[in-house]
Amino acid sequence: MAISSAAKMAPVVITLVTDGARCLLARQSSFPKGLYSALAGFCDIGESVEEAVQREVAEEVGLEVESLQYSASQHWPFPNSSLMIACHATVKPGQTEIQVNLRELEAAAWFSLDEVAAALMRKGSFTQQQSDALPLVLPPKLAIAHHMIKKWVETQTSSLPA
Ligand SMILES: NC(=O)C1=CN([C@@H]2O[C@H](COP(=O)(O)OP(=O)(O)OC[C@H]3O[C@@H](n4cnc5c(N)ncnc54)[C@H](O)[C@@H]3O)[C@@H](O)[C@H]2O)C=CC1
Repeated sequence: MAISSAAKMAPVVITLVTDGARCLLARQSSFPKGLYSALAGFCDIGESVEEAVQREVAEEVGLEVESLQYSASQHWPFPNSSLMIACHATVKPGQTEIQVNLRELEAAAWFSLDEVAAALMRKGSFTQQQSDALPLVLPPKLAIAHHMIKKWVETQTSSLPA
């Protein structure tokens, strides 16, 4: 029997921004304590992926994307079906001042390779983050954001001088 469905997936761009040395991560107030992720946002009707990335990065943190590269995609069922379209983006090294859009985000910040690599190595779950000085917590492996951050760390590490 053929299965038909009128259900649709909504395209969402998720962007890991780097200035060459650091990556930009952000959190919403609804996230578990300490959790920071890549910038995500629904595509508007009529937009290309490139336009959606540029608009979302500008809207959420006030930065201008210099270049971007598609990386991977993922079906994301929470809370409704989204097609997550992952891109890595760069901003110009001299233009890195973040202006957080507090209507969309609670915080956004640049993180060093060391900080992000250490967070990836930590096995802790969200419930273990009880101390006052919250360590950076990254999205779990089931989220494409985790793999984008891991890929960035691997790329940065492999380009370090020996
Ligand atoms: N798999 C992953 O690694 C990650 C997935 N996400 C997902 O990306 C999606 C977008 O993230 P945010 O913008 O931060 O979400 P959000 O939940 O903050 O949504 C932003 C706004 O878009 C509205 N909205 C909901 N469904 C929509 C649709 N189909 N089309 C247009 N607007 C819609 C919401 O009402 C809200 O006002 C969420 O579903 C989130 O779960 C976000 C980060 C990481």
